[in-house]
Amino acid sequence: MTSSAIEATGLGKVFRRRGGWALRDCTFQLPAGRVSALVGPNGAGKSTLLALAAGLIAPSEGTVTVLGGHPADVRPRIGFVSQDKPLYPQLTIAETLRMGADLNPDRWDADTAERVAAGGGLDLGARVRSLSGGQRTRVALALALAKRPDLLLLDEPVADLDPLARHELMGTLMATAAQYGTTIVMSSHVIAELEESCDHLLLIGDGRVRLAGDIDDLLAVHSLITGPARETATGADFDLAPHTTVESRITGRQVTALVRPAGPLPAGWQTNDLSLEALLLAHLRNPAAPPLALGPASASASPTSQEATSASAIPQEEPA
Ligand SMILES: Nc1ncnc2c1ncn2[C@@H]1O[C@H](COP(=O)(O)OP(=O)(O)OP(=O)(O)O)[C@@H](O)[C@H]1O
Repeated sequence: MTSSAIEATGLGKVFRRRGGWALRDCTFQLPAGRVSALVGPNGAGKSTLLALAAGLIAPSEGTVTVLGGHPADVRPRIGFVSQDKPLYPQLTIAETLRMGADLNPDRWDADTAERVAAGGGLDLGARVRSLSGGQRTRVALALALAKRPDLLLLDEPVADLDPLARHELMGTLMATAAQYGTTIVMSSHVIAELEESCDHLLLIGDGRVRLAGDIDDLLAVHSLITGPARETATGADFDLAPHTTVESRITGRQVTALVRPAGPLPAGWQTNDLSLEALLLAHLRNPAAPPLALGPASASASPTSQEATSASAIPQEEPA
C-alpha cells in the first residue's frame, strides 16, 4: 500500500478578520514519493492548504499530518516555496544561499544551490532587491531544493518564469523527485504543465476537496461520451441515469457528456479520448458536480477500464 506524505482529516481554516472559511472539512491523503498537482480556482484555498502543510499556520479544525508527524516538528524535512517568495532584499544571492546553508547545516547541498541559482546567467553577487519576479523564484527554488527536502511544497512555482527557465527548472524538479524520491506537491493553473509532471491530483473548490486520486485512476473512472438527443415536444432531451453526470451539453441533436459510468453505456453512445485538461475544465465549470476521492487502494491497483465502469470502482462518491 502507498504511504502518505500528507494526510488531512476534516481540515479547516478560518481567517478570523474576514470570518470566512478558506478551507473546510478537507479529508485526503497525498502519496509519498510522487508528484501531486494541487488545482482549484482563484481563492479555492490552495495556498492555505500548502501553508497548513508547511506548518506556517495552524488549522482551525481537523488535523494534518506531514511525513508522519506534526508539520512544525518535520519542518527541517520540508522545502516550501510560497507564492510571494519572501527573501531578504538587502542580501546578495550568494549571502542568501549562505544563510540557507547556516540554517540547514545537516542537509545543505551547496552544488545544487549554486547551480540552480546561477542558471539563466544570474550573478550571485546581485542583491535580491534588484531581481525580477522570475529571478527571485529561481533563488527561492534554489533554497528549497538545496535543503534536500523529503517533501517539496510549491505554490505556483513557475508562474513567473520565462519558457526556458520554466523548462529547465521543471526538469530539475522532476530529476530531484526521481533521484531522491522527493514528494512534490505543486499548485498551478497551467494544466498542460501539470499533465507533463504530475501523477496524482487534488482538486479543491470553495475550500473543499472536489476530486482526489491518481490521475490515471481518475481518468479511468470518467468517460467523455457523445450520443443522440431525443426529440421531445419541448426540444431535445436525454437521460443518462444511472450514470453520474459531471457535465453535459446538447449541440443540435447530439449530446456530449462527461460521466462517471455506473455500468454499460446506452446503445448508440460513443466514448471519446479524455485528457486531464478536459476532466479538470468540466469539474471547474460545474462546481456542483458530486465530489470523488479515490483512496490509496485504487492508487496501488489501477482499475481496468471495465472495472472502472462498475459502481464498486467508485469507492467514495459523495453527494454534492
Ligand atoms: N491571511 C488571510 N487573511 C484573510 N483571508 C485570507 C488570508 N489568506 C487567504 N485568505 C482567504 O482564504 C481564501 C483562500 O485563499 P487562498 O490564497 O488559499 O486561495 P488560492 O486557491 O491559493 O487562490 P489563488 O489561486 O488565487 O492563489 C480566499 O477567500 C482568501 O481571500
